[in-house]
Amino acid sequence: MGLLDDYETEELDYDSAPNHRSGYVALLGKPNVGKSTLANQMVGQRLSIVTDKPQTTRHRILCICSGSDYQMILYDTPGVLREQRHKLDSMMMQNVRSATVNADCVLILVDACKAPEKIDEVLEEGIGDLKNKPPTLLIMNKKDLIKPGEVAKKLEWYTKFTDVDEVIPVSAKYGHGVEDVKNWILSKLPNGPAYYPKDIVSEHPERFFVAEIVREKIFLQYRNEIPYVCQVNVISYKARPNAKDFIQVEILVEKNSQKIIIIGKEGKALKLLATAARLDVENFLQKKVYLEIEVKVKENWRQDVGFLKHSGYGGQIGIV
Ligand SMILES: Nc1nc2c(ncn2[C@@H]2O[C@H](COP(=O)(O)OP(=O)(O)OP(=O)(O)O)[C@@H](O)[C@H]2O)c(=O)[nH]1
Repeated sequence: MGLLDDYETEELDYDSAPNHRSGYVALLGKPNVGKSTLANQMVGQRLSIVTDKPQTTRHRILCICSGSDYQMILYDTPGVLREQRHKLDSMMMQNVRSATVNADCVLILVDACKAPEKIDEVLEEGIGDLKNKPPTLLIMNKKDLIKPGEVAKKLEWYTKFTDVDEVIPVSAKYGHGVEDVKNWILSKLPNGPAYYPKDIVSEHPERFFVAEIVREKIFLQYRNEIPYVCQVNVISYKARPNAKDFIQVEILVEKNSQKIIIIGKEGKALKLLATAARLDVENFLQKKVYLEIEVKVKENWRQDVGFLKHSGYGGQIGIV
């Protein structure tokens, strides 16, 4: 699976070949444009959760894409929102900015199905200091959903009316154009060593991905506001060499009425959720687990800055 938990620090094998390239790449864009899908496609593994609902990604997710002579460290970020309704939204935007601070280049995704639009909002919210903007690639994603003639027209529009270095049409879902994106990134990365072992795909701990998988299942199973009022924490993770790992998860919601919906009549909805999450966690970790889920109410958690910081929002990585 390739997580850093599996490695001792002293085993890190820094590759100092003179032609080796490495660096940081930030993926930015409005909600639902396909950032997580592209990050997963580039790494060749599902690390970031993907759903058809906007604002699925809340953290800055580190995904590592390595080849024999390069290492790209990609940051998948939450969708850029100009209107921030909760402290959670503004701290998610801090997660976005923290991804671009040291980026060697930036990928801005737009949805090719939509009418072309200026990307100023994404640039301003995501990068801030536009005078020192790193090399920027605009990716017209979901090109599989429109006709080739339309792709060409929109490509022309974006090339003419946006302040980026290049525009590439892509279908992240089907992998079309992804090699072109990699080649563009490679042309922008400086010479440097590999920062992580080559078979590592992320530095987040296993518990981070467990929480994300549970959150994905909530997005898939519940409607309307419910996925957005849920915070998922892994409160205990006991790895057991000769038995199933034991994982306790809490889902926090803001009101008792939301808790009732999550649990469902006779606990049926929660059982369904726990089963779907367990199967996916087992698939991800490649081992059997016991997954226990409890639902609790924490009023207004989306406005509680101390709690949000503790839960890893606002620029920190991988703490849940
Ligand atoms: N047809 C098609 N669908 C895509 C493509 N890329 C992404 N999608 C779909 O678009 C939806 C959103 O994809 P995500 O990768 O979650 O988008 P995101 O930008 O990370 O979303 P946020 O979490 O809101 O920031 C999902 O239903 C994907 O399957 C593509 O190239 N073609």
